Amino acid sequence: MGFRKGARWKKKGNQDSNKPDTRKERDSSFKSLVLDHEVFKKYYKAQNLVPEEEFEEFYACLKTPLPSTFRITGTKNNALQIRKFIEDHHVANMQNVVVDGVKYDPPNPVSWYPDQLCYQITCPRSVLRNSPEYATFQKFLVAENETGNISRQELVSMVPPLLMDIQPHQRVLDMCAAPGSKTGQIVEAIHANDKLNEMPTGLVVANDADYKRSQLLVHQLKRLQSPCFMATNHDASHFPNIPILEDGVSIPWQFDRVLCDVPCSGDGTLRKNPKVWKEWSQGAALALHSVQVQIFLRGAQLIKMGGRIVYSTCSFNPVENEAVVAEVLRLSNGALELKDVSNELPGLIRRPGLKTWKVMTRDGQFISSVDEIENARSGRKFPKSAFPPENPDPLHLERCLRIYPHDQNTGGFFVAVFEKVKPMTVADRMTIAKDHGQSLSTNDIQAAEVEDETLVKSISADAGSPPPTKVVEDATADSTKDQAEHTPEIPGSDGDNESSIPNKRVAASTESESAAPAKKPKKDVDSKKEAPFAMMASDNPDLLQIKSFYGLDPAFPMDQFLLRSDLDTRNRQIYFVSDAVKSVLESKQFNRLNVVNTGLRLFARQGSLVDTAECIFRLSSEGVPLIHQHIKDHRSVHIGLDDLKVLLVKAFPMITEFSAEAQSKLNELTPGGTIFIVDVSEAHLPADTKMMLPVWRAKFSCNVLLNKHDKKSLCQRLFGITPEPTPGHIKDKSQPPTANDGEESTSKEETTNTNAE
Ligand SMILES: C[S@@+](CC[C@H](N)C(=O)[O-])C[C@H]1O[C@@H](n2cnc3c(N)ncnc32)[C@H](O)[C@@H]1O
Repeated sequence: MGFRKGARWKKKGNQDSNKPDTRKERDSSFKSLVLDHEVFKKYYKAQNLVPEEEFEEFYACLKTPLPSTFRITGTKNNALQIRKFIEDHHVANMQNVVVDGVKYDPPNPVSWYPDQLCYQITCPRSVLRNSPEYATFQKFLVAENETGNISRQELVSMVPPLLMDIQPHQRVLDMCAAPGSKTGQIVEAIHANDKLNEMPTGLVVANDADYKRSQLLVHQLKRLQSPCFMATNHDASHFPNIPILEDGVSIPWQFDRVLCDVPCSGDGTLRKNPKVWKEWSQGAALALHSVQVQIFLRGAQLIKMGGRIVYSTCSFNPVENEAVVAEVLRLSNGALELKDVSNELPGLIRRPGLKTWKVMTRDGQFISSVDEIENARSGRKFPKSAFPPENPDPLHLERCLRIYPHDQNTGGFFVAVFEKVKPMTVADRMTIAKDHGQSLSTNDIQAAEVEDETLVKSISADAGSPPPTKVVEDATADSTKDQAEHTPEIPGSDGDNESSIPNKRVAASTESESAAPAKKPKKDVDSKKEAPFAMMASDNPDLLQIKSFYGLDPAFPMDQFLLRSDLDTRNRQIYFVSDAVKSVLESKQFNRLNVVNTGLRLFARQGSLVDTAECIFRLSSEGVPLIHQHIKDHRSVHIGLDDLKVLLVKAFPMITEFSAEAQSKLNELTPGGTIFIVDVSEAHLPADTKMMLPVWRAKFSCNVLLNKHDKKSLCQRLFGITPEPTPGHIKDKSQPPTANDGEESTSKEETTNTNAE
């Protein structure tokens, strides 16, 4: 396991008007808000979500704050070690936590989470502050979140990816992915069985219609350092067909797994976002229903035969849940089958999906079909498919999963799992033909696209033209009106890491029952292409220089390197992609895809003052975990904590300041990029944890190639010391000439110390 840059545990500033910033604010939100809603209560009582006598228990639970949860990330082996460390060093010490005379439980592993790699913390915030045992644990969590070993996520939000049954190296599409908590799980599942020296294969396309949120997604996913990851920016209901070459045949791309975690009204998050109490209305679900159908239907088109597609919301509302499921099952004409997953995730308490429900008008009347609406004009504004099907039995809606807060002290969620059992699109038929050695013509491919588009477009036709959706802009995020128009957004982005999420939401359209369909998305969203993504020729002179200097394994796939910046070689950063990502980048119609980000940065050209180095490319911190397995040991230096302290605390430590062993190894090395492998077992980190850091070995000194923030945080965490500042005259000269190709500012902050000698 490598050292990984982490998302911040603590959110900086409240950038989301819908989410309390910290738990403290959330606690005070609970105190200051009225946690009650007459219409909500009437609405859900009538839906028979739970037996009548149980409703008060369900309702009362919604008024209580949500416990926090975290999951252990990374490969299974690594994750199991961290779990053991938590049990031995923390849980063991927290058996008798008593604050103000009350005894509190230690963090509990969640029984249904595979390998119990997820914990729930039920004690209140005051205990976290006032118990030394919990305070120590909290510190550990903050540190491990930063290194990416754990991830804070709402418990129920972890369910959909677990039910996707993702196998390593598959192709997966996450249609509405930002801010990326579920994408994180998907990427981890793709890499679950990664072995040393094995090249990661597979593809995870994480899409979001909101450009700013897709940037956030990229930021969150960076810590997972996957060459299989690609972020795109499209309206998911019109996600493009991209022809990919497979076994010499060009076929529209299809995925082994698809997740449709659609925008929703979000009342399942009431315990986390108490403001939803104030803003809830029966119109919100109706306003989103058609978009949800469109997104899910497009996902169904893009799933392979035999593939699994999961539909989920963080809403209790049948209009956004079973109604959407029933409509897509109808439109798929038997191609999709709702799966019985009652044997999966044993221990997770779930209730069956509803077979019937009621739709509520603006004035609080319940209606069971469009025919009951007297006023023909308003009748047009209810999507027909929001009403229960006349004959629900063959659909098996009971196979949907409803997760209720009072069952296991969680948030609320809805999940439904499907398999494509019959061909649905021309793409499906093409794949079948290809597998039987036949091929289809270009005309067939075009026909496939027209067919797909027509079906998706037809969805909102019977719902009439939508009313303007009221969008409440986030007070602090500078999301633009423009974007709001394109994105029918979401009160409930569930379970997110406590990250800064620029958010806006469709307020329950109090305008009405008129709040029928959500605003019809434009064919595509405004988005930017980040950079010209260009694969490098395997005999590119820069690559040959790298290969020889670092002693790259002869089997290393030299044809999977990517350039994302312009062709100014001084700024050149070199990325690596999986074979599956490469096949997308090489598609003849790649330009139809709005790619926000892809590729794992492995190398970056050092500043211009490195005449003495044989290879002017340094290693990047995110690329080290992958590349270290494939380079010769002669560019690695093994050090202990004392040497690490020198490396982190000093601005540009001289080689003579390191231990005798480290000096001896460093003296064998020519100037250039190298990896320091640190044994951190003494630092109370999980045993066998190896921290790998990229270092520039200059003529007389060394410099760790971490950005300022990561260096400071690591130094403080391990040694409780703030690193010496880089002297101004060195900092200025040592900056690589603008090495920023659209990424975060990390590369700008990575200093070289070639002139520190
Ligand atoms: C419930 S959130 C997704 C949460 C995410 N899956 C996670 O686990 O972190 C819904 C997301 O859908 C996006 N969205 C809304 N309308 C969309 C559309 N038409 N196409 C694609 N994404 C859309 C929103 O920007 C939002 O990020």
